[in-house]
Parts: sequence; structure tokens; C-alpha cells
Amino acid sequence: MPFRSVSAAYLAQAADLAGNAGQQAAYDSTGHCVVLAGPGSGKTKTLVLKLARIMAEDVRAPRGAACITYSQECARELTRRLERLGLREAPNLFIGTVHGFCLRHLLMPYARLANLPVPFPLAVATQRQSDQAMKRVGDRLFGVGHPNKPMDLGRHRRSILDRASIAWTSEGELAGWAEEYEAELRGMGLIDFDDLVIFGQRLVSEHDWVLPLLQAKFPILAVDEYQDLGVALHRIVKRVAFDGGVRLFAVGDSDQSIYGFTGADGALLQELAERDDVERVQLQLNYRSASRIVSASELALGEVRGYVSNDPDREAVIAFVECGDGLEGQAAHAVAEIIPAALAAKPGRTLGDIAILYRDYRAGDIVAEAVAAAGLDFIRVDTAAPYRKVALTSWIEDCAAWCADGWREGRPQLRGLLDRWLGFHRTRLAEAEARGEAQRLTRLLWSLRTDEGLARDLVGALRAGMLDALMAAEPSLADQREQVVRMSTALAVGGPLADLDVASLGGRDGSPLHLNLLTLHSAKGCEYDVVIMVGLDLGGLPWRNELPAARRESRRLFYVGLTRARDEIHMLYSGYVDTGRGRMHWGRSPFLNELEARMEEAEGE
Ligand SMILES: Nc1ncnc2c1ncn2[C@@H]1O[C@H](COP(=O)(O)OP(=O)(O)OP(=O)(O)O)[C@@H](O)[C@H]1O
Repeated sequence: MPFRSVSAAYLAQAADLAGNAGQQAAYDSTGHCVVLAGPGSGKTKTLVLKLARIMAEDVRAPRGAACITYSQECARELTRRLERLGLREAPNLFIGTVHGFCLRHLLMPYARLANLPVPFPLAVATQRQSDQAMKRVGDRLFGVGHPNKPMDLGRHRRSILDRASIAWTSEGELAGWAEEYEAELRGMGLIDFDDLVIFGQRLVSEHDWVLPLLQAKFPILAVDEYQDLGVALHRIVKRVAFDGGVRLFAVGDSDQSIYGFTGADGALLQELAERDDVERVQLQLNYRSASRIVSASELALGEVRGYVSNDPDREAVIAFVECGDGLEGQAAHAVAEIIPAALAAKPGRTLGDIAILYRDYRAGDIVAEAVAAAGLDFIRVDTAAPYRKVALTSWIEDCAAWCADGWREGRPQLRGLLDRWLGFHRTRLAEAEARGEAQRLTRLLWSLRTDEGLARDLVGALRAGMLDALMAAEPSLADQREQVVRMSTALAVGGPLADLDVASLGGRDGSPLHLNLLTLHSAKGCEYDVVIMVGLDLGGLPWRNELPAARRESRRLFYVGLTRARDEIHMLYSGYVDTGRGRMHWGRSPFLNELEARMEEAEGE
């Protein structure tokens, strides 16, 4: 007898799995299960359906499940897909990032009891505070202009958890820098983003009593994009699952591991899958891409994986395009030639079905300029975007979607917005208080419904009505507040998003009328009919003279880009890159040379 009723959408989607033995096996699993599979094979689909089944059949409130992933973008995608199945965030269902989970469900309830050396109340440094403290300490230790990089400091802290080990002390400068930086932050009453996971790991590793408490609340732990999560989370997962009795359902693909620079390691997923007490499921069918794209991606990766397309007869375009005039020329060609042809090639295709992918925000600036000059609407997701997606900015965007039109059909659901709002509060509110908050927020959102209003007015009203008071009262939201302020600044008169209306703010993710501009990293987990990759020159992707591990990661990044496409891939290059030392004619990306040669060989057979 199920504990809760299930939606018709869930039943319809669950029926899809019957045709795929691997997906069905994962869906039917009763113990720890790890799904390993390539791009477009339905990992996320299987995960959300499994979670819906678990919530319906295996756990009864107040017990529930935690569903975690690495980035805010992936968390939002999970939230959206679960909502379509009738599931939303609730006290017994956590959907969010590793960092959010560690803050809300490990450090807030237990850090003080465990006497961890963290400040109380818990306050998370803003990006700016942490960057400045890092620089200040680095300058003090090594002198202004020293060559040590914050990125290496971050990797050292995230990937070496045992501070007494030789691995920690052998890189003496980084270790010293990390320790002094942390002391500086503590002096300011702060922890930073990485501390959340580092202390979360310490808590579950060193305090046995935390395990049954966690297991009582979340007997199920689901993890998406496992390959991105890094060693601290891997330890948390192993500890709660194999010592704490939490049932694990994890999905991932080591070939898509592209966060090595943060300490992530695809091998951890393999290690998990090889355990005797874990059921391992491998999926081979690709539901996303045409056959030629599936084969070309494998050739680009240089590994035989044996993936096959679900739609072998679908036509595909795979084009290598040389453009003069560097990145500017490539962007201009994409706008003037490729996009109009792609729109004309399939009835009903819109700008939202097309993405331009690039390596970093500098390339993004060039592409954005060309796209804006052509008068096309676009959504940009990279570090130069006006604000970063964090839980609060995503929540505001979803409120905008509801106020614009979503309230008519419950997309997103009001109940979900209210539950997420309550989740932002550090301490669980008493029932009457929570009810009062929910009523106030409902009234506020109801009064903000609009067909054509400006996003700036909506965000201003949300902030004045409730949000600013919450952010002032919750120091743990300080880093997110920084992004809310950046959002307001971008929407203000004279800001880059000054003209944005409420509907567009709500649809900034996945709007059918906006061309997608993303870094390759941000494109992870997304799919588009048409993918245009720019900057495929040596010195762009890959960088020149990369060490072997970095070169392998660049190749995986290329692979992630290719595998986002359903029907068309356009790879643009110039044969040179513009650097601080002038134009360097190093040729196009060696990945293109290899891919073209391998495709000729394979298709000539
Ligand atoms: N059994 C199925 N029947 C029909 N369509 C499916 C099935 N499984 C997955 N799909 C579709 O395949 C596409 C890819 O699924 P999903 O995004 O879950 O894949 P993924 O493995 O998580 O991909 P990636 O690793 O590239 O992010 C989606 O459009 C999904 O709806």
C-alpha cells in the first residue's frame, strides 16, 4: 500500500522505463544502487522516477529522502523534473546542492553539539569577503604579486582532508596559506563555501551519534552527477551509507568529470560501483542524439563505450567550420549563417533549441556582443552573467514565473515556493509561525501577479515585503544575499537587465525565445537541438602545453559539449588565438584534427 498517491505524469513516465532493462533494474533496486551511463541515457530521468517511487512506497513522513547534486543549475533541473512528477521540496524531501545539504542538514543542527570550531551563529562569507581574505593573507605570506593561485589553494583544501598527512604538508606554501586564511575568516566570524563540505565531512566522520540522527531523517540519499562531487562528499556518502545505514541511489558518468580543478575525481564513482554491497547498473542507449553524433562523441573521447542511439535513422549535421577574424568572426558566422539555417531546417524550432558554447566568460563577452548586435534575445550562463544562480536567486526567478503566468496552471507550484521559502529559515519554524509566513508570502505573490510588469518592480516588492528582513536575520544567507543584490543592480535603471519583464525573469532558464550562451561547464546536464561550439583552436580548447591530466579533462569538456546536441553540431575555429602577447598561429584544436581523421576512417569503412 503506497504511503502517498502518485501523479499521472509519474505513471506515464515510469511506463517508459519498461522498454529499457537497465533503467527498470535501477528503478526496481531495493539496496544501494549506482547507475553508470553515458550522456543522454536517462540517468537523471531514472533518478527522479526512482525518488518518486521511494517517496510513494518506501518512506513515510516525517522520514524522507535527500537528493543532492553539485551545481545550483543541476539542482534546479532536478527540482523542476521532480515537480513535474508531483514532488516538491518539503521538510522530508531535500533537493539541492552538496553545500546546501551540509549547511542545512549537518552543520546547522549538529555543529554546535559536536563542538566544531566554527562560528556561531553560522555565517557564510560572501565570495568577495573570501576572495579578499585569501588575497590579504597570500600577500602577507608571500608578498604582493606572488605566483600562488587561489584555485590551487581551493583544490588543496578540498582534496586533502587529513591535515596531519604528508599530502597536506608536502605542499607547504599552500598548507600555510590555507591555515592562515581559515584563521582570518574565523576571526571575522565566518566560514566559507568549501568549509561547509569540509566540516560536514568531519562531522559525520568523527561523531558517530550523527549517523542515526541523519538516517532517521533521511533513510534515502540520492546523488546526481556523482563524478563532480569530490573527495569530501565521497567520504560523507560512504560513511552515511555503509556505516550509517542510509540507502544510496547514485548516478553519474566518469567521462563527464570536468571539475578536476576543484578536486572532483571521476574514479570515486567507479570505486563506489565496484563495491560488493552496491548494485551496479550500466545503461547503453542514448535517447538524445542522432547516431552520427553518438559515434562522433565516442571518437572524440577516444574510448570505446558502445553507446547506441535510440533513433538510428535520424539525420545529423556535424560540421567543422573555419572562420576568419578569430572569435569575433566565429560569433558573427554563427549569428549570420548557422542560426538562421538551423531555425529554417526544422518547423517549430526556436532560439531556445540552440546553444553557443565556449570555454570562458571572455569568449562569452565576444559572443554576447555579436548576438546582441544582431538583435537576438539571449540567456547567458557564465561568471560574467549579471548574477550567479544560488538557491535564493533561483527561487526569485521561480516566483517571477509564477507571478507572470505560472499561477494559472501551477507551474511552478505555489506550495513548492512556500516550502522553499520556509527552508531558507535557519531554525525550523513552529507550526503557527510557518503558517503565518506562508500566508504572508501567498498574499504577497498573489498581489504581484502581472502580465507585463517589469522584473525590477517584482524583485523590489519581494525584497521590501519579506526577503530583505529574512536576509538580515539569517547570517548563513550572506553569500546568497550578495547575488540577490547583484540581481537588483542588474535590473535597476541603466543596468544590463533594466528592460527585463517578469515573464522573462521567470523564463531565464529554458525560455523558448532566448538563444542560450553558456560555458561548456554550465552546459552540463543540458540538451539542445543545435550546438555551436566556438573557440576550438589550440590555446583555446585545449590550452597549449597542458599536463596530461589537464589535457584529459579538456578532452572530456569537449565531449560534454558535443554530447549536448540532438541534431546538429557546428565546431568553429580560426587556426589562431589572440593572446596577451598577440596573435598566435598554433593551428586549430588537435581534438578537431583527431575527430575529423577518425570520422573519415570510420565513415569510409
Ligand atoms: N526510457 C526512456 N524513454 C524515452 N525517453 C527517455 C527515456 N530515458 C530518457 N529519456 C529521454 O532522454 C533524454 C536524456 O535523459 P536525461 O537528461 O535523464 O539523461 P542523462 O543521462 O541524465 O544525460 P546527461 O548525462 O547527458 O546529462 C531526455 O530527453 C529524457 O526524457
